[in-house]
Amino acid sequence: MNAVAQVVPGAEASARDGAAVVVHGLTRRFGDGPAVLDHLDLAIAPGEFVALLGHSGSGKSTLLRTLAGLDPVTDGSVTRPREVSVVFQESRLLPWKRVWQNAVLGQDGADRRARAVAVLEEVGLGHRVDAWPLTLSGGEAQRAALARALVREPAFLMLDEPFAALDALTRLKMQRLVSDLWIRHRCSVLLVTHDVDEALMLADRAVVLERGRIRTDLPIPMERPRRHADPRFEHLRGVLLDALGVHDD
Ligand SMILES: Nc1ncnc2c1ncn2[C@@H]1O[C@H](COP(=O)(O)OP(=O)(O)OP(=O)(O)O)[C@@H](O)[C@H]1O
Repeated sequence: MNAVAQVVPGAEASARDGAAVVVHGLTRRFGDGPAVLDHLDLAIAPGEFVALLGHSGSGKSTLLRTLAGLDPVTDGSVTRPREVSVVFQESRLLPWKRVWQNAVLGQDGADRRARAVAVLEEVGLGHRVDAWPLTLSGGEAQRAALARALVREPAFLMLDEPFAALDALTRLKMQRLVSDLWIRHRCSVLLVTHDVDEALMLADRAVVLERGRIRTDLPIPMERPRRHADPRFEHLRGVLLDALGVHDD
């Protein structure tokens, strides 16, 4: 492929179309295999929360890794803000550094600890700043990962199934936390999830990927905080399950 194939971080490029993130004609192949991302177009507005759903192998993680600049593109282009953070399913904390040191990893300045404490308090980990990562529960470790992501004040936050490994109750608490943090920080968010209810609780839009293409792009026009009991929730759940080819009758 000799067409334009690039990831352009930087506010100037992102200003195009008024969107924070613009994906245009994005195609990704591994070797001679089929296109895992197939001429994909997607725009995310500043401060918009987008959930990305799709069956296993539909290309969600590949898209996220490409947006993060961790994977090259085969064809097409991506423009996005310079300041991005990613949270993965596993916390990826360094076990030989304390929680606060993990939170400000790669950052300098005399106020590092103070900044770490502030953001750890924000995610509800103020009592564990000096703990070692291996002593944290799964939920606490993901809180620390969120703190490390937020301390960089990203304009674009990517979350790759961040709560998939947590028990159902902890997951609900973490969803509430992410919702609160997003309302406070108002960065653009792309959340990869298999959980339709999680998408409906959190996102402004749910995008369903199928074989590397967008099959459905569904606005979620519900005010927050959202309730599972809301009749609109039931309706949108049905639409999304249909888009995923899952029928709940
Ligand atoms: N490094 C790689 N080399 C070859 N093929 C790959 C590589 N990474 C991903 N793929 C393939 O690309 C396709 C999409 O993978 P991807 O991980 O993006 O899917 P996904 O939607 O995130 O799946 P899951 O929900 O299971 O995480 C899959 O068929 C996968 O096998």
